Amino acid sequence: MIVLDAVSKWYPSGIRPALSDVSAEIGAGEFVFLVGPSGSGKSTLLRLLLREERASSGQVVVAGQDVARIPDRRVPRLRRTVGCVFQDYRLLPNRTVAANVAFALDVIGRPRHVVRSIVPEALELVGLGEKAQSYPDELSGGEQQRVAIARAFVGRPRVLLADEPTGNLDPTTSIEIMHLLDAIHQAGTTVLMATHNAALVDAMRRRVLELSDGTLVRDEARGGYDTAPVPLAPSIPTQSGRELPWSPGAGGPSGAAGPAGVSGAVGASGTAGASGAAGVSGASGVPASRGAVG
Ligand SMILES: Nc1ncnc2c1ncn2[C@@H]1O[C@H](COP(=O)(O)OP(=O)(O)OP(=O)(O)O)[C@@H](O)[C@H]1O
Repeated sequence: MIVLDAVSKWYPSGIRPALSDVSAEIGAGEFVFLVGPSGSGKSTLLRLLLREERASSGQVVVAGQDVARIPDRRVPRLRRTVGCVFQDYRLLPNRTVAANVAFALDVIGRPRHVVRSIVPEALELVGLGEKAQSYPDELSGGEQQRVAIARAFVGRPRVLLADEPTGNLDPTTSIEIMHLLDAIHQAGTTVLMATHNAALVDAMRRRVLELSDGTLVRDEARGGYDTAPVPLAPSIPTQSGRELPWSPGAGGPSGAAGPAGVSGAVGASGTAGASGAAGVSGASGVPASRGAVG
């Protein structure tokens, strides 16, 4: 679904590349975390996938399209394939929740009657059916992020990119957002999530790509946030240094964890042990704290 082939990116004012010779493939239906210190190149990589920036060298392919070769007039079509959620929500402040979600469909030319029927469905999906006529400043940060997720997902993109989606949220709300993204993944969407949230990455145990100074330094199938660096050469066995408290492969196409034993990893949020309450129970490995989905 996503192919990065020897991708480098220099910003005009940069003294070093923001990305340097990055190669990775992400298959359809995978859930992948993108981690690394501030400035390591995570947002740059996501911007290349959205064609907000172009690679200086190398090739970026999304859903079979060489992103650099897409003519400008067809970039909106790429953005139909790739939904995006940001740390700062990026909602339109003077439009209602429903209008914010509808806007995403309007710009891709969906007919009014379709918009009228699927916007309420999208808001129900994120647990905000009753807030359809509220304005963003009447919502909590977590609710605003739910709206942003509904907006990103309402057009049913094949890929969802999330750039630090829990960065402004408390631990409990972060877990709720994680459940939502996991539910979207379980529905078949490829998800790539850049994050600094170590507790979520450690609890989920999904594939982890780690950048450092623009270089890909780790690609680990069921990694933690800062698992000991794993050499990228496939002949060298993974040494995660941690035991998995459940059977690998249980609970999802990318080897998602079952809830048992994982809850402790995010127990600091105070929601450990509540697994199973939401419609995505057992899928994410993160304790469910509110029945937002299903
Ligand atoms: N528009 C830009 N112009 C010039 N340099 C930029 C630009 N955007 C990012 N950079 C530089 O590119 C490098 C990678 O930045 P990027 O925002 O991709 O990192 P990041 O890993 O997403 O960081 P954070 O976790 O803080 O969001 C940094 O050195 C940054 O200063």
